[in-house]
Amino acid sequence: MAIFIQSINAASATVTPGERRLGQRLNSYLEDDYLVWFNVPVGRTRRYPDYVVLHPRRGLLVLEVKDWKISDFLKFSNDRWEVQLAGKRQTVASPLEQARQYMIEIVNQLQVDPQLRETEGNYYGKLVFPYGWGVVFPNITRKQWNELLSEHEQDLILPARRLICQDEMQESTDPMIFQEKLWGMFEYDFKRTMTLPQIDRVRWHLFPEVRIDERKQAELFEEEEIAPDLIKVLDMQQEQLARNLGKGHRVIHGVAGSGKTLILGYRCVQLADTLALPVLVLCYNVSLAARLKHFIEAKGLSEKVHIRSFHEWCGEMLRAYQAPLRDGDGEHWERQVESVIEGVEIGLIPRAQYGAVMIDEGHDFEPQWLKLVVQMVDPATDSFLLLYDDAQSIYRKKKGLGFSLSSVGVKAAGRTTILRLNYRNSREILKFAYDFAKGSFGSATADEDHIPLIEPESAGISRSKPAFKMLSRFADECDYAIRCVNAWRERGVPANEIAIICFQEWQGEAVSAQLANRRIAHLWTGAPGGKKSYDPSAEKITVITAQSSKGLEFQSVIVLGTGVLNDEEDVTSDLTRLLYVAMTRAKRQLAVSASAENRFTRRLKELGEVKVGA
Ligand SMILES: Nc1ncnc2c1ncn2[C@@H]1O[C@H](COP(=O)(O)OP(=O)(O)OP(=O)(O)O)[C@@H](O)[C@H]1O
Repeated sequence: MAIFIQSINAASATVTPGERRLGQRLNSYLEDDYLVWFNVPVGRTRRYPDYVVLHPRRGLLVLEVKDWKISDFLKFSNDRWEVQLAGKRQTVASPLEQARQYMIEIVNQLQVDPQLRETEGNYYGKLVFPYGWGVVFPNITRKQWNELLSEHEQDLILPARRLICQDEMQESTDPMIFQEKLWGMFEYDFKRTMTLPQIDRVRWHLFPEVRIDERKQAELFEEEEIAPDLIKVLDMQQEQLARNLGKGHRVIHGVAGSGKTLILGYRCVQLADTLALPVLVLCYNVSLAARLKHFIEAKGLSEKVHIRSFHEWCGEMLRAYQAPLRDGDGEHWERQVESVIEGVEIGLIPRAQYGAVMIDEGHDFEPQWLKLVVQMVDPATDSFLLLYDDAQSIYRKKKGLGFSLSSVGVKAAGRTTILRLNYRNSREILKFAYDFAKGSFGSATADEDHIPLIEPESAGISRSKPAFKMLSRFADECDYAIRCVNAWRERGVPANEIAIICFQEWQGEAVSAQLANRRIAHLWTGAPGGKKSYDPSAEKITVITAQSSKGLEFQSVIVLGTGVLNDEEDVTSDLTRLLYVAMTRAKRQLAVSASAENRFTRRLKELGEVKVGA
């Protein structure tokens, strides 16, 4: 079964019956190494071929589908045809010419890339894989077409080998015959197979939206003329998720660093373009909300996409609708949440305010919060996306979500995707963090609402092993952190790519004071307003608590103060997960330190590269 990058159902508003029928055949008659895009803008000029098919051995094919009937044709010339459409005589571009033009554009763009063109021999400068184009008439039989035009006329207007007719794409058609029809549309057969990097490069050129810029995700959608030697693109599963923007609820359960936030960013951009009502993105963590806000601001989408921490949004709802704050002994933020829930129940705060609602780091949400925000989606779109990773749930006592998604109104059944590949961390960092924490992950029951905790698979490159350093006092840990920072800076790591992660406020204050003494520019997010002012591009070292570091990432990270963590039985599992979160923020270098011993440091010592001396 071919891999459809964009589900035809997701595009149901625009898809014609003939396009749908062809989609069904491509889906079932092609093997699973075929990739198929339907009605996706291609290349620099962003034109929309009906289908683009890519196969590692066969090459690249563009198909143009026309739902015309035989009686619709009036007159032909090479590139302009006269047809009767909706009762009107119209001159249209020949569909074959249309498909050919798309392909010429694609080839011109791909040939610029030295890694996609021949470097020697007769085909010097040409693409390293074959390509073709053709037309599909799902409502015209071959017999009808042959009766309309002689063989000679067909050769001039639309050669037989470039056309698939109704009777050649039936459910009963032999799949091999259907495939042969497609292969007949190619110019050449190269008897070679495209490599995975070549396929990724083709996707990089054709679909700029799948590009990932490691330095600056905000530039994700910018066009570039010259492809760098090493490119990064969304993987197929991520691209499928990102493109399927259809109605309904979706749940993405992804391991740390599997691109959940990346997909969310992509969806925001797409949805902002298509929805009349604003998009709401919620997360628990204020610093993550600040990171996402920068991304959305850089896209100029702040009006259409509202990024808020959950509690910030609750406060906003109460103010906007002048709903009263509940009295009581609870914390202010707890009473705010209860007041919003009550306000919605009594109709003071309207439901369905947003065209889409997306929740990042959903594992930190209480069931009643989810129940509340699900109601905020416009039923006409019903577009709700929940992203979560149980392994990172640090605010709740229970392992796993601890409640069923259906009980809070999230329709997850059959709509949950699991992302297992971790792209963020080096292999060594991921192994270190996972080996440290796996005993605490436990397992949830697997059913349509509960997905068992999953072991991440590494897609990262190999780097040095994380270091563990035991020191005698916390002040020495601060000195060690500053030595790491200086060493990383000397090796060219930008200040905004370095974080010092601690667990308690006093630790953050202490290390922040040391950095200030040495005039090292930094942001201590625990200072008043610090979390909100987090800017991933500001040239400052980030000092942050592990709790606030969720959803963020840095090239080099030092985790301080692990020795003071409470290691009593009932909190061990929560704190292990917290340490897992802190350690998986590091992309390339990770150092962990302690100045007192506990069960965590004993384990870290076993796993890490132990550094001795001051
Ligand atoms: N297909 C990919 N190829 C290369 N890099 C990728 C790919 N997908 C994601 N990444 C990179 O992996 C890193 C992690 O992505 P992201 O922050 O979206 O993950 P996440 O699932 O939200 O993580 P967490 O839950 O741990 O915060 C980012 O630097 C992102 O650019």
